Amino acid sequence: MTDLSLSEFYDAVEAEGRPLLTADEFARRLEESQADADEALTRLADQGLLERVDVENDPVVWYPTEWGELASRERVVVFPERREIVVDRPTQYTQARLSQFAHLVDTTGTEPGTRGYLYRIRPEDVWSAPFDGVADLILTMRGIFPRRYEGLEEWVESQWKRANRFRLDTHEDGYTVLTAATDDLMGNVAMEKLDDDAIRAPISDTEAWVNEDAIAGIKRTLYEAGYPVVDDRDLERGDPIDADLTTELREYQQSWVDSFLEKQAGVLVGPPGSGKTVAALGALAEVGGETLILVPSRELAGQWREEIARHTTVDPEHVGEYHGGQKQLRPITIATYQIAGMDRHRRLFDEREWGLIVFDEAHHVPAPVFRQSAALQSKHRLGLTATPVRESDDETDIYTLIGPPLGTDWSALFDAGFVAEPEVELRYLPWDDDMAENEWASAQGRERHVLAGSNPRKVEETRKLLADHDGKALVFVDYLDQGEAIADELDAAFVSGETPHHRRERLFESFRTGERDALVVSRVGDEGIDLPNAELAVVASGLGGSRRQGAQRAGRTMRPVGRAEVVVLATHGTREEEFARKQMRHLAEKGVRVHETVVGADEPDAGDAEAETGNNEAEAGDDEVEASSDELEASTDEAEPSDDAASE
Ligand SMILES: Nc1ncnc2c1ncn2[C@@H]1O[C@H](COP(=O)(O)OP(=O)(O)OP(=O)(O)O)[C@@H](O)[C@H]1O
Repeated sequence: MTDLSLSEFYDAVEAEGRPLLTADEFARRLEESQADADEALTRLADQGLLERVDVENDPVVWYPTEWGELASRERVVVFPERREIVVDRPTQYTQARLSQFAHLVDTTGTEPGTRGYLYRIRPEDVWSAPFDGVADLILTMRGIFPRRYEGLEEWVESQWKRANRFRLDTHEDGYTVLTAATDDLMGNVAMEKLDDDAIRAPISDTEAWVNEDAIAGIKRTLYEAGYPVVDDRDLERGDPIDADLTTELREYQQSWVDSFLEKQAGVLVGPPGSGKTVAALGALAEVGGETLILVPSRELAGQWREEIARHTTVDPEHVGEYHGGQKQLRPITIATYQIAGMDRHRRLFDEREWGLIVFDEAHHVPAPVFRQSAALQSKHRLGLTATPVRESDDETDIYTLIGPPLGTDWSALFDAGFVAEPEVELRYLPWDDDMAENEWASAQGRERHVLAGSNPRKVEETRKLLADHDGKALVFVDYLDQGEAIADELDAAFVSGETPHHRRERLFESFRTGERDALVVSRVGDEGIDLPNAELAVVASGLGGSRRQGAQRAGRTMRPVGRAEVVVLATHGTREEEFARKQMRHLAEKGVRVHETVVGADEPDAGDAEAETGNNEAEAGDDEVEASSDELEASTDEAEPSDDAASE
């Protein structure tokens, strides 16, 4: 008998409509001999993929009558030796809990509801798991897994211990001490691996006086050696400021603030719109010291100023913005990453004794700023992000230099309904006509991606999507010509990097107030603006952006309002199609349901939900040049002058 696959077993089970099969029933289903069936089932059982139940002594087998309901429920399969978990049809809640101690590796299948999610547990996933103790982490695992896996639990405990083998704290005489759990760790790990200038002098077999200015390096070196450091030092609070929060925090926001104050540094991971900014203002009021807030764009700086005015008693005179537009260094200063990364603006970090540094959209912190902020290890550091995975997957930087993730009470978030589970549909479109397809086929590299991204069929598809959808809609594009063509078709405004600030603000405001119900935006709409209550987002092109942009774009519509829907358009059979799938896999980690539709050339209009769905693997032999995301990122023909650089 050929090697039997697990999915063939599932198929037979589902065909029988019962969760339990005898070898005989199985053999009949596969039209094989019972002996072969028996042998194949035993092989699967040896791999830990199947369990066998001996019913010799009691030939009656009982199973739930509503087996179908059971089958449509999520199914968790654990492969303990590989520390992998496969989940079919996971709920958003399961995914959010899994992402606290495992990371999403892949998703399989395309049909709605048949999607398998493969998670894997790495040491660093355990180290940064936001739990107060390993017992809580183990309990969460048991709450998700079908049964206990002692070996896996032991491994998790051993990794958890490593995360608590080194500690930094402040000696009563004010200097910083590194403490190891054993003299062996101090001798063979710390003394061996740390730079000479990091250790000032040993204090005992397990303690050493360390160089306060080398803390970032100490943390990173020990992290890379497999021992993340617990940082319990007394951090500076900066010159006092008079700030109280005037908005009552929600319970999960309060627990974020409490966890931050206890850890003194950390990253707040929460879905867009869940209230991270307001929670950060709660932390600001509690730390009560001068605060530097770093944001990705000038628009967000303006919005932070508004939120500070709306939710705190801070005197507006004490709030300043520092970027291309204005240079105000005040007790609370909001600066862009762009300017913070520039050497000539180092005074931003040096001139004031900041008590708290907030990194908004922490997955976005550019390397130069990380370098500058590495020296700020003596300050309270708070990162905010909805997508903790940086494009280059070096989330270790976020957690090493800012701090570990702060526990998110996902059940409270979902119960409170602050997260609208967005539906993301990937719609693969045919070419508008043979000419467009031939032009693409004969193009190479960058030109090829631009042609796939700006397939003329997308203009019509976007029009149909908006026609079939009431509520506000945002259309994201990467290409100026395409943006203009879609804006003309929709009779809507197009906002690009070339739109003057005041006009941009006015258009966004008219969208917020509902005066406009559609806007076409280029890159500027990605992270620059908080566009609340868009119920539909159409990503017509721009999958070339990095993975985080995919998440941000979908996040744009994950506002705490009704159903949020994202439709991503990609040209069928091109690299753009595969790229779309990769981008959305990342979103799956945040509990976003993704489904795919291939729109045939003569397919009924976009609103027809029955549109054929099929296996959408990119055409075999698709000789697309492998485009890295950066290359695709560079592929936009819109040279978006960065605001600060332009006005510097
Ligand atoms: N405790 C609260 N009480 C009342 N309103 C709140 C509270 N927390 C947040 N909000 C409101 O909810 C909206 C979203 O909050 P906030 O901007 O803090 O979310 P966010 O997670 O920072 O969003 P994003 O990820 O897009 O930055 C804002 O309008 C804010 O004023």
